Amino acid sequence: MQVLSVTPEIFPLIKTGGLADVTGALPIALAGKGVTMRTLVPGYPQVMDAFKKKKPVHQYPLLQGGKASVHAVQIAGLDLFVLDAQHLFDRPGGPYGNATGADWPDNWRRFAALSQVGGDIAGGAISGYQPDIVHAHDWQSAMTLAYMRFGKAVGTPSMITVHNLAFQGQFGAGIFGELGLPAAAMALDGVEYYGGVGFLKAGLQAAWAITTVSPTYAQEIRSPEFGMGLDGLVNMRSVDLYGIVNGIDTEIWNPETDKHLVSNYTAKTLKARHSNRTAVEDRFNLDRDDSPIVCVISRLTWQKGMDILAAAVDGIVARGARLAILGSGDAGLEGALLAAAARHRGRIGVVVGYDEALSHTMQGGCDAIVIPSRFEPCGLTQLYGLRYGCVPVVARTGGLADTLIDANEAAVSAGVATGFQFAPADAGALLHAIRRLVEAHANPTIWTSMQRQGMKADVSWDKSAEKYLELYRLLLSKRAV
Ligand SMILES: Nc1ncnc2c1ncn2[C@@H]1O[C@H](COP(=O)(O)OP(=O)(O)O[C@H]2O[C@H](CO)[C@@H](O)[C@H](O)[C@H]2O)[C@@H](O)[C@H]1O
Repeated sequence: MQVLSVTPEIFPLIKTGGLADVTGALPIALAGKGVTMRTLVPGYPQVMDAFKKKKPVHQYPLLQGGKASVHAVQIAGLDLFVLDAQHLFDRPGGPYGNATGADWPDNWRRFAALSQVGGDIAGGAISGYQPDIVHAHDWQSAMTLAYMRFGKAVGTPSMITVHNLAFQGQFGAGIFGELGLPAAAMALDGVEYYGGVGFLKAGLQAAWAITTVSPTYAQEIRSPEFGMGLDGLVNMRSVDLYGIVNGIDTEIWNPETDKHLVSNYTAKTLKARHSNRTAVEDRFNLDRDDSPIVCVISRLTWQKGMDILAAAVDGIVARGARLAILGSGDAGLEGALLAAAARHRGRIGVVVGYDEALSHTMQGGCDAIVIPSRFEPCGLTQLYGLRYGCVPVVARTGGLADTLIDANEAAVSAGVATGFQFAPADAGALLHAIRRLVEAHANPTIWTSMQRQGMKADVSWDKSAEKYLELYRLLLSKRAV
């Protein structure tokens, strides 16, 4: 089975968040199941620099304002189609904005171009390649499905995975004329959204199947509270809506072999975590003692509940835990957390920035990871935490509700608990969970059992990849009808 994946990010080439982890891991997980997944990705500088032989398999004299070409290459074990369009993607900064983080004003053009090329490939533009299924991710590639539907690939099954419904790609009606879609597409059941153009909306409308990254989030987005204005459409499409929880790459995230750890370990040699813990204490200027170190590895945003954390920091310290925070994002939240670190020297340490290597060391050395998200489609850091014996403390929402077993009395006595859940997502509930954590941590039998239980949990892609495969098969059977 040939599947074309279309994505704005893919690990290890270009990553701003969990989407890249998923699009990078899924092709590898599916390869063993008879699926060949090729991924169309923009030719950002990081991607273009990763391959030498530049021999295009398809060319555009004019694509959204300039010349473009598509290259078929293999990088880091991934089969890629790279869209080389210098006028759109050859820019410094991140994939969506400049070095200061401001969005590029022509993002609609950049991702319409990516999607148009996705639609063209689905329609047979590259000789010798015909995908059986097209799988798009988030608003940046969602329009692929509209280009398919209003173009040549209307009969090819398509799927969109929503990693975060909050990001929708909404633009003014004025851009429609430049998208190269027929006038009929500017309709309620097409790309039109509240009088403008909605990229994610268009994808949700056109997709043969919609998936999101956990069963709980798939239910939540049907409600106004989590639906972000799209709950009506999501409900309309609920027959075709599926929740498939993310896995993680268990080779990259393996405490036994992880090169970013000072000391490797297994569930049987948990004491070896100690030197990683010392490395975290040094890096975050924390006191050396036996109290639990709770870490945060996150974008610093409202979604991730970082304001809830900021409101709870004094209480966390008062309850006897230390905090190691790695993150970047909202300047106000960065400031609040840095101020907390200044107030509580030795008890709270903050590193502002994005540091993949340090995130591994933290999972391998901290006692717990806290994730107070207001909504969380799946969440990956709790899965890394489980695998590393870094016990997750999470708000009970989305994938955070689906992926761990709360340490209530029954679960603890049955020896199945893997973490702490709290609700609602506010400072009071978070502090109550921290108190439970500190108590559990003081009891080595309970704590070690929770760590080991988490490390036993199946967080690999295997089961989830199987579910994607089932869904691909279902879509193919619909095509045959
Ligand atoms: N400062 C920092 N330094 C180093 N690494 C950092 C970091 N900040 C974050 N990361 C890393 O970035 C990734 C974040 O993934 P998440 O799943 O937590 O959230 P994200 O909101 O990006 O993804 C969206 O898509 C994913 C994938 O579907 C869903 O799991 C999620 O719920 C949804 O919001 C993790 O690999 C984490 O370790």
